[in-house]
Amino acid sequence: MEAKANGPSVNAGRVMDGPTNPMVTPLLTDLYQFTMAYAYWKAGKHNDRAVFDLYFRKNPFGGEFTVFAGLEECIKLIANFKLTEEEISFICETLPGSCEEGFVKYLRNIDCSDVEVYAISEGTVVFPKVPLLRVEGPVAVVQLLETPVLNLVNFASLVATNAARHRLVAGKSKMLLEFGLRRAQGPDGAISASKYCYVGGFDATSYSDNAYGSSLFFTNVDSLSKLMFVLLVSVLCCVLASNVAAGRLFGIPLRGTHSHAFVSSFMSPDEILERSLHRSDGSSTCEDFVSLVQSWLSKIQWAKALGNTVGETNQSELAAFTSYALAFPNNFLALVDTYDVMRSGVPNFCAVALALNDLGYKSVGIRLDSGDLAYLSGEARKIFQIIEKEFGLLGFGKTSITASNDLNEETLDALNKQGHEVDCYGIGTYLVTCYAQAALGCVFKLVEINNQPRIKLSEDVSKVSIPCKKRCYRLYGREGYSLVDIMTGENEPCPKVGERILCRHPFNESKRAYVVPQRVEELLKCYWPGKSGKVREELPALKDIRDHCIKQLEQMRPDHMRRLNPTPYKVSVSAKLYDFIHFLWLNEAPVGELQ
Ligand SMILES: Nc1ncnc2c1ncn2[C@@H]1O[C@H](COP(=O)(O)OP(=O)(O)OP(=O)(O)O)[C@@H](O)[C@H]1O
Ligand SMILES: O=P(O)(O)OC[C@H]1O[C@H](OP(=O)(O)OP(=O)(O)O)[C@H](O)[C@@H]1O
Ligand SMILES: O=C(O)c1cccnc1
Ligand SMILES: [Mg+2]
Repeated sequence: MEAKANGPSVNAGRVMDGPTNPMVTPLLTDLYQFTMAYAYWKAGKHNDRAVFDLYFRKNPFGGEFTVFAGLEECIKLIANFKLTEEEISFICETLPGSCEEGFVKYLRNIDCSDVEVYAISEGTVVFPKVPLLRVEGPVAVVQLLETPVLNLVNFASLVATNAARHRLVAGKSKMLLEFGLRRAQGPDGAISASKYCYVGGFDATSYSDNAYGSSLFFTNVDSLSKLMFVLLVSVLCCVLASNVAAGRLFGIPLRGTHSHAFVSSFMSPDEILERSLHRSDGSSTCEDFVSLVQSWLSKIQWAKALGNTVGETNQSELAAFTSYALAFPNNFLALVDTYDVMRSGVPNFCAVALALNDLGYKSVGIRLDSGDLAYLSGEARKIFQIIEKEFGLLGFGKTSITASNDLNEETLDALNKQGHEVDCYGIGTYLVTCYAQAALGCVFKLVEINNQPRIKLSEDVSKVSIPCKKRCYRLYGREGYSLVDIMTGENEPCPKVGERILCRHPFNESKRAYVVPQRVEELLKCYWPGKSGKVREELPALKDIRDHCIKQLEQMRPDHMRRLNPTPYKVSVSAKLYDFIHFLWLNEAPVGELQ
């Protein structure tokens, strides 16, 4: 492997870009990694062969599953891991005491060409204690990787899990928009949140496509089947965010509406100077779209079916909606809660939508950003259905309703319980800041050095590390669900389909079960082969990671995924590994003496 400082590295004839964030360099580590590297070097230990496991101890958000994310960025860091002369000078100035020239030479030559990384595929549903990454290599180098890889995995996995949890509550058919850029923890927090919410099953990061396609108001059979197709596609592909930079960087589909400022910036329809609008088929031009909207508003106000409930609406809001429709006749969506949702926003939206329909355009829908979202969405839906009937607009009853405003898992759950008519949720603060839990808590622990297994003991059993270079498998049962994850020693035989294997809780003697797997999946794959000559797994495209994640979530047994008191998923070790852990434990723990 040839790696260049601050440039793309070449591995197996392929160039690999560096991490997305240029701040991710070998210096993005804790000082103690460099002081340890120096001390390892002084002790002549720097090239000892070490194996570290990266894992977490507890699933986040009170749940029983986690989505693993951040692997691609880790591999990009590792592929490009090389210190520049400036960085080396800075380290030497920073280290306490003097820095010997030999260490400077050593730093100049380090890279990850002798590091091997085995990892679970990004987007996989994972569980406590099972290594997500196993990093093997010269101890000093791998030690330097500890902090950046933890940084790259912790938030990525936390926010992907948060997104997956929101998706599970919202249901498959809803469109989920990530609106968090303004509230995220800085630019990297925002970009990472957009990327990993997409992985966890979020749709766009703002709107450019109409959820109901462009044939909504046609009535012939051909158009109906087209409508069915578009509806199907919109359900299956409702994948979206509002963060433009994330859209550009990762190809995440972007969607968006407009803000209250846009609505309140208008004073009256007289402000609209350019009033003409071509028909959607270009066949003719309506010279005064503003008047067309006004005439539709009058018809709505006089409509008996609406029980003459629509009085005077806010004209500045109507001006804003009309202007937005003139700018985006194919993507008209209105924020309807600036003045009064039912007395003004919804009737104004309908007037503009009916005028657009006259010219062959189909409107997208409305956004509600305050008030009782269950009640208001239901009331708005009734109006859309009445308008569909009254004015013969096939499909108008299904006009999309987006809801936003401090949404989180609990509010989505409450809306489901009450019944609502929301098609799409825009979620920001609670999603991207992971408000319900600040960090995942992945750790990076030494499990073997120079082929000698190592263990970290703790008063708290859950914090005792599982020693040895391990292999990890997921065992599937008869119903197709995964039953248990099992870790074995590196050289133990792999569990076999149809063959009974004893799975033991790593620390609780009485917890054990026989499993006859119907399918065995090896979890750790080689993503960075170092000098081993092994074949490197390709890094999949983000869309493939997302698809993998969604499939994984769908395949989980529902009781592991429920919000209230979910069943813990079993994570186990082989009988041989169990015995070895406890042998090593007894060996390393000093025997106390009572006085
Ligand atoms: N039907 C509902 N059930 C449960 N929670 C809801 C429902 N409708 C809205 N919410 C939530 O209730 C909260 C209402 O927020 P808040 O009290 O700030 O009022 P608001 O609607 O934003 O009004 P305003 O804009 O006038 O301040 C939001 O978090 C929103 O997501
Ligand atoms: O509520 P969140 O989940 O964070 O989603 C994003 C919010 O950001 C926007 O408004 P903003 O909060 O900036 O202003 P507002 O509260 O006055 O609408 C938008 O209208 C949402 O309400
Ligand atoms: O597009 C939107 O409606 C949007 C985007 C970000 C935050 N709030 C709303
Ligand atoms: Mg707000």
